Amino acid sequence: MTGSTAPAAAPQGAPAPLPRPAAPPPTTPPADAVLPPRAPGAPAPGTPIEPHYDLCFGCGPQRPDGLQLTAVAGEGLTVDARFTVRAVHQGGPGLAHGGLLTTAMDETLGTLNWLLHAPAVTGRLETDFVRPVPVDSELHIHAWVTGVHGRKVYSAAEGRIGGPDGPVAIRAQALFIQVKLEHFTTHGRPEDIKKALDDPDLFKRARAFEVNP
Ligand SMILES: CCCCC/C=C\C/C=C\C/C=C\C/C=C\CCCC(=O)SCCNC(=O)CCNC(=O)[C@H](O)C(C)(C)COP(=O)(O)OP(=O)(O)OC[C@H]1O[C@@H](n2cnc3c(N)ncnc32)[C@H](O)[C@@H]1OP(=O)(O)O
Repeated sequence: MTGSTAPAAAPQGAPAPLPRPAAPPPTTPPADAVLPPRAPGAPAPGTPIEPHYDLCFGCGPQRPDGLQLTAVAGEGLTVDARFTVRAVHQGGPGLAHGGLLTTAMDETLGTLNWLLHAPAVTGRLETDFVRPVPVDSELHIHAWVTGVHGRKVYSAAEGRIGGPDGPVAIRAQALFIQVKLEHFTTHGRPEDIKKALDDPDLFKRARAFEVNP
């Protein structure tokens, strides 16, 4: 005997044993993560958070087929968002598509980054679907930062049907990674980047991140 804790070799032809997870899930903040204060200039609690890009599928007002999700800054590092599931969002008959609900969680969780005043992109997003969401439902999503560690922002959210106290339909945990603004000006399709940079409002909002990193 060597004293090793490695699982015994599987009999020939049998599937190999599954490896055990070595670390906590990557969307759970490490013990030394911090909860920073809201950034100076972050939208005050109760204030609507403007869409970050008019053509965004999640929040863009110029996307009639999108979610047109709206968000309001909450207390501390929290956000409350809403969107109404429409017929174009169906997966099963009369039911919201799961991937689309995940998009709503991604969008809401992403909005938390305005409170930290640092641009960030989703690295990992985990979603639990708890109950089906019928078309015409209004989904109320509450999201909060669970910790920040270097460039990594950990967060969680819960979506309820019909109101902030309605039944929970969806839960999510995410890891966002803070990036430089160049992330958005170098990777996308050039004509879209040019259009976005020509929009003085969007440019002003994007610049605010650079002034208050
Ligand atoms: C043109 C005008 C500008 C317009 C925009 C203006 C402002 C926008 C600002 C804010 C937006 C506000 C609201 C937005 C709301 C919602 C939007 C929805 C958000 C999205 O929908 S956004 C799209 C999907 N998203 C992506 O398109 C990302 C693709 N990806 C990459 O672009 C890279 O992959 C990146 C940058 C993620 C990392 O690359 P990198 O080179 O910078 O850093 P690196 O790899 O070193 O990772 C550093 C540490 O994160 C760990 N890490 C990385 N990735 C991980 C993963 N997946 N799982 C677990 N850990 C991960 C590493 O393990 C390391 O950890 P450690 O430090 O401990 O070693």
